Amino acid sequence: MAVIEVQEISKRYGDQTALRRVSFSVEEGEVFGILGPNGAGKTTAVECVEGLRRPDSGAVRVLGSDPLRQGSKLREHIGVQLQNTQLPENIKVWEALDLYASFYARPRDWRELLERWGLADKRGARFAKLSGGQKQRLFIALALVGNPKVAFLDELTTGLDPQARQTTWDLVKRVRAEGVTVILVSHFMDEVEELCDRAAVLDKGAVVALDTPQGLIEGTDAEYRMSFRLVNGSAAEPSLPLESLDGVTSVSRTGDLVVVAGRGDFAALVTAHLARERVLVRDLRVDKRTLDDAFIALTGRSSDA
Ligand SMILES: Nc1ncnc2c1ncn2[C@@H]1O[C@H](COP(=O)(O)OP(=O)(O)OP(=O)(O)O)[C@@H](O)[C@H]1O
Repeated sequence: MAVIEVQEISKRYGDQTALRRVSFSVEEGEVFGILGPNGAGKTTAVECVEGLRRPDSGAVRVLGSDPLRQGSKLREHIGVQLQNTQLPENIKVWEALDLYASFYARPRDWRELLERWGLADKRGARFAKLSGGQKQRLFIALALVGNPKVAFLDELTTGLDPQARQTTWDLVKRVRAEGVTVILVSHFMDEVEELCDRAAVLDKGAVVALDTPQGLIEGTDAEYRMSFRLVNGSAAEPSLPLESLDGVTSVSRTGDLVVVAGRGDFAALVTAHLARERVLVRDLRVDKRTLDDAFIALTGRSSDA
């Protein structure tokens, strides 16, 4: 069942077009990523889904309701991750959870959330005294305290060290395992690969791709690289220049090291060619294609730009 349906929404701010006929739907229990470079329209799209902004045209349904007209009913089933500035510095961890729980008719037991999110010993600590990772876990706990069907998580692990990121990812996987549908806005391609079932890539206000992370990687003709070293004494140079093989875009040689870049199945063609020509190589490496490469191919920009 589609929990969120977005049909051809468009939005302009003055003469600035933020969204151009954006469509996507999110199935129950999915972790759905929204990616895109700065200014691509991610926040605007998510705010339209949350009922905080009115699209100029198009339609949004969340759990079968219109988030603008039936917002108060919907808010009972939606959890939104706050940003750093949105909690008073002096509020204690338990007070924040207790306060947010009071907004909902059927909240979760926040004591259990404290345990689960590793914040039990910080129960009486003031917000300002928490580490970055603890603050982030509190924000996610606050997004879940109302027992929502849909949770919106935004820039989940910005500023966290690798260990705190991993902890946060593990917790999000547990949230998914409970069947909560998650919308995840992210700049981090590794995070999207790790957590999302599917993701929409926005660029200049339009959806330029929508697929599983693996499908996005395979579906874009991103450039990748392979490298190998020529073994001394072997027929050092293949008779056919590698540049002329299908998909190869560049070949560079430094001493015995050869680096070949290309698209599609070029690596298989290069390997087959070397074997045919009996060129002995060692340290053969084909770089894994990543979502980062796909993102650059789709948007022309790096995801951390
Ligand atoms: N209130 C506003 N008034 C005018 N223009 C706006 C407003 N909000 C957003 N925009 C513009 O609309 C476009 C989309 O912005 P949006 O914040 O949705 O993008 P984003 O993908 O979330 O960007 P970021 O990753 O930088 O947060 C941008 O060009 C932005 O400058």
